[in-house]
Amino acid sequence: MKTNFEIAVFEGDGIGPEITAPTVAILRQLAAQSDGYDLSFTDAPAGAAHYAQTGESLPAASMEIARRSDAILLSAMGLPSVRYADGTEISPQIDLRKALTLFAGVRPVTVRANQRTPLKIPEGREIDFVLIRESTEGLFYTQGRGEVTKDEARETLLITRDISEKLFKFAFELARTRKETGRGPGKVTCVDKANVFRAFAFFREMFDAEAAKHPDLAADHAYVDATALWMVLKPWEFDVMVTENMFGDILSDLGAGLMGGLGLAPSADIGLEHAVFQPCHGSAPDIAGQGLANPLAMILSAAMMLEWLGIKHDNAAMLADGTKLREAVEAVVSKGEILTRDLGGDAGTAQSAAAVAAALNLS
Ligand SMILES: NC(=O)c1ccc[n+]([C@@H]2O[C@H](COP(=O)([O-])OP(=O)(O)OC[C@H]3O[C@@H](n4cnc5c(N)ncnc54)[C@H](O)[C@@H]3O)[C@@H](O)[C@H]2O)c1
Ligand SMILES: CC(C)[C@H](C(=O)O)[C@@H](O)C(=O)O
Ligand SMILES: [Mg+2]
Repeated sequence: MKTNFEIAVFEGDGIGPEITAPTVAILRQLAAQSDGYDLSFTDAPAGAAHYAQTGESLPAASMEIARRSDAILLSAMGLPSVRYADGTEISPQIDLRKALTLFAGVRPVTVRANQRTPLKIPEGREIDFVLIRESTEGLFYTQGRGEVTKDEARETLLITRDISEKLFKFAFELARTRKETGRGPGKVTCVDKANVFRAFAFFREMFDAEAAKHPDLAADHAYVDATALWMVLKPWEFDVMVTENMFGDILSDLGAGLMGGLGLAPSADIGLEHAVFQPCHGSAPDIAGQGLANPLAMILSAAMMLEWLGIKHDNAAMLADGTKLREAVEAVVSKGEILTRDLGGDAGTAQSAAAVAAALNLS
């Protein structure tokens, strides 16, 4: 009998539902033709539109669905027009990261041969690195609870030993897996601002302690400002980089820019038990409802989900399907014939997803 895995689906706001539907359809088809696993999906309402209707952005029932599921597939959330009373935007993804302690925000950046990129990449090189953004503390610690008076505003940056140790262990383990599978040289770069802030000297100290436990892997440091420069000038030199929450938020959009846009940038927020998979981009209200959204970042996030589930549950079929799905997207992008407008093409959401399904021989 095939093992069944339950997936919580947060279809989100704006273009969210438009990119979720074809992604879930591909996952259903992959599972249907696999001997090794099955998937079932449960919708979990949440987000800005839900808040506008009900006054709740992440209902307890949806949180419960997330907790009991094997993985959480989450689309873009938030709308600039819908805000809490304090003026901040509805962002259940931040609540989920905190509630489920999803400390490792994994944001891969890949540019394969023939992929459109604003960079000039030397012949024979590809970009393939992973940015790990701590996702529960850092400068997001007081998010929604910052102190604001008439004359000043304060937020707190928090770095804890507990989370940092888990984060760095995760980063080195990922670098080792990448080395073993031929995707990287086995190097972790700690991105910080230890030249100015004691909090980052503390962060770096814990990084060095973890690095010492992995003599088979290389470790180095870079300041965050210089990292922005090197990500543009020599991005192929990075393997795994690990950083604080806000730095990672900003640098991951820079990484998405290297890939030719947010429409190709997937992410995973991973903890010791749970994980959320979602595209890095937002709800794109400017193109919502028009069938123009690029579904590939969402599909790539679903591929990461299959790979994570496959490794966690020792399910080789699911791991292989995750890799196959990622490679199918990469093939469609490299071919460059069927691309959405954000990538310079003229295809719609449905055509783009159909191209991936075709590359997988699903249709
Ligand atoms: N992870 C998330 O859920 C997430 C991330 C960023 C922003 N947001 C929220 O989304 C809303 C809109 O934010 P924003 O406009 O700053 O960022 P955005 O990512 O929604 O859009 C930025 C630009 O990229 C384009 N774009 C984004 N995703 C695309 C896709 N899949 N296909 C084609 N084009 C795409 C948009 O059309 C827009 O021009 C805000 O409420 C914001 O808070 C959510
Ligand atoms: C929309 C926002 C809350 C979110 C974040 O800041 O984490 C987004 O920018 C991201 O990168 O996932
Ligand atoms: Mg962001």
